[in-house]
Amino acid sequence: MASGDLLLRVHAGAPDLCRAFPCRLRVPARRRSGLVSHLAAAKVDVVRRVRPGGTDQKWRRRDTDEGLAFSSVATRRERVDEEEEEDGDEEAPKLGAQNGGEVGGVDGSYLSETRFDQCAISPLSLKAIKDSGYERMTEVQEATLPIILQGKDVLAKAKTGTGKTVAFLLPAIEVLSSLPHQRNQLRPPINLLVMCPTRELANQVAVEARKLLRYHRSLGVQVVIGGTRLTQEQRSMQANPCQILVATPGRLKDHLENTPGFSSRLKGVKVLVLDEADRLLDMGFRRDIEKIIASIPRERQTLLFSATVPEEVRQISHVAMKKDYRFINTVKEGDEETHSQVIQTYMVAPLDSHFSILYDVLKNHVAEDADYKVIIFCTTAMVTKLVAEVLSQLKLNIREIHSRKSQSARTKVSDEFRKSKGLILVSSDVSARGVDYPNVTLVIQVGVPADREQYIHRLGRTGRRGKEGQGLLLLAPWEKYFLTTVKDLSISESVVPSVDSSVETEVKNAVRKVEMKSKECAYQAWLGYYNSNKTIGRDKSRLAHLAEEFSQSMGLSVPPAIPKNILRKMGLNNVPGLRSS
Ligand SMILES: Nc1ncnc2c1ncn2[C@@H]1O[C@H](COP(=O)(O)OP(=O)(O)OP(=O)(O)O)[C@@H](O)[C@H]1O
Repeated sequence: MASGDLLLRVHAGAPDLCRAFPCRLRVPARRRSGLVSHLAAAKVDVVRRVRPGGTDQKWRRRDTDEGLAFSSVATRRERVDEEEEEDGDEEAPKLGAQNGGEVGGVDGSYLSETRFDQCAISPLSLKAIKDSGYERMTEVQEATLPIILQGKDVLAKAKTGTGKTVAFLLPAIEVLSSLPHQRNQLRPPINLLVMCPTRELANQVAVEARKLLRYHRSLGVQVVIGGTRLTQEQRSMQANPCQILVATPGRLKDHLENTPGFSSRLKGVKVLVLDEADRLLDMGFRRDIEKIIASIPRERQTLLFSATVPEEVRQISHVAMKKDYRFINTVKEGDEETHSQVIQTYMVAPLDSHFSILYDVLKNHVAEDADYKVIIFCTTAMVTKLVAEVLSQLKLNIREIHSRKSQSARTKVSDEFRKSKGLILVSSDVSARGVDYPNVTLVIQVGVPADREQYIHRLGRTGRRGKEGQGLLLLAPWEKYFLTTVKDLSISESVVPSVDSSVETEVKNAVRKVEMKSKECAYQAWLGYYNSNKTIGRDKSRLAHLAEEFSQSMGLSVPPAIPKNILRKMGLNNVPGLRSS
């Protein structure tokens, strides 16, 4: 690149300049003066300037009274070095004079100015924090630590990937370390109970807890999650007594009902944490959570954490917390709930082109970024399996994770994905919340997410710890209604790529090779998912028609038959267009 040239990433529009999905565009220095009109004419929506040295700037198209303009929406930490000066910083104001929306804390990163060693934390915890490589606190850690240490109940909202796990674990461990403990006590009371909605997240929280407990020799942590043998967990809890328990709700309830002495150990709970609180308090988990809460002491401290806290959750938070709880929201007024350094786009295309589009987007991404690490979210476990099988046939480096996989397979894939690059993880919502896979470059959501919150959490698997990322939401035309629920987020339309016929044939062949059983299961699961969707499931004959579209996208000319009892359970018996067996 010659001195003074600009390297831009262009998003959306601009079919004559680039493919529809983000690409790089070099603008020679001599053409920079006409850049705004050039980009505006090309229907470009988002431009990101890629600068040597790792810093970048992003501008978004705006319609103003004076016509079109591009204004800065995010500036990462300025690191002026020789290369950048040479690159011509003075050009930036031409694209947008404002320098709004910093990525996070005071210096534009996700960290605050406060160091852990400036806080009232025990030397043992401080040492462990240092070992973990943490020096400064993240914003949510800085905001919540003193209040939790005062003994208050806290409901905290902070963006994805900003260190909420340490924010609740560290002060909770501090509370515990001040209690009298007997080393090697056979069945110590459980003092800290952390509830998580998924097994992967529970394991991850336990790993973080073990790091922080490194020098607290008298404290131990255990995990109880579904998918493993109850007796095995019972033995493990006996062999390794613990004061900290991380659990998924269903399995904890199992232990309450079936493990001798367990309920009395729970009477020792001093601190209860609901991680991903809004999910744990929604209807799917609510009963189990209420039962669990009823079996631990009222006199306790409760901490609720999530990246999303809808109004309903605030209203029902009394289920778990004292009336005088503190709500700490680190998402600033007027700021979005998603990260500005993550570029979000959506595409709307007929269902029968989704596999081709996916393949095209993935191929481009893999070619553009040698260190690619992608998560594709699908609507259900069986649809996840189908998509993984199709993409594997296309020789992409695919891994698959969902609730129908054995726990050992889930753990293996999750560990592998955490450590590697050059991998595509096709996942159901088991990976949507909390899981911290470093350096995910792209998150694709195929089909409408369960709700706005789920969209935000899935997207949050990229752009963690202030890193950059991309998100793509791929919808069918009749799923477009969902966009109104995320219209306050910076998500812009991306032009659907025109896939050439040889690629289409390649994709069709791949789809053909997938076993009929996988297609039948995916069809049934797809129908169940959209049937329970309030918007799409309302009109049953339209739903049957859409399901037929889905079966055609799998290369089937006749939709698979569904067992009568299942159709009845779904309330879909005798719906024209659905076949029963
Ligand atoms: N003070 C810190 N300094 C540096 N890194 C940190 C700090 N605190 C946490 N981290 C790291 O930041 C990453 C994200 O943390 P974490 O998974 O707790 O995010 P989260 O806010 O809970 O995200 P989500 O909303 O997706 O659950 C982890 O890799 C964690 O180790």
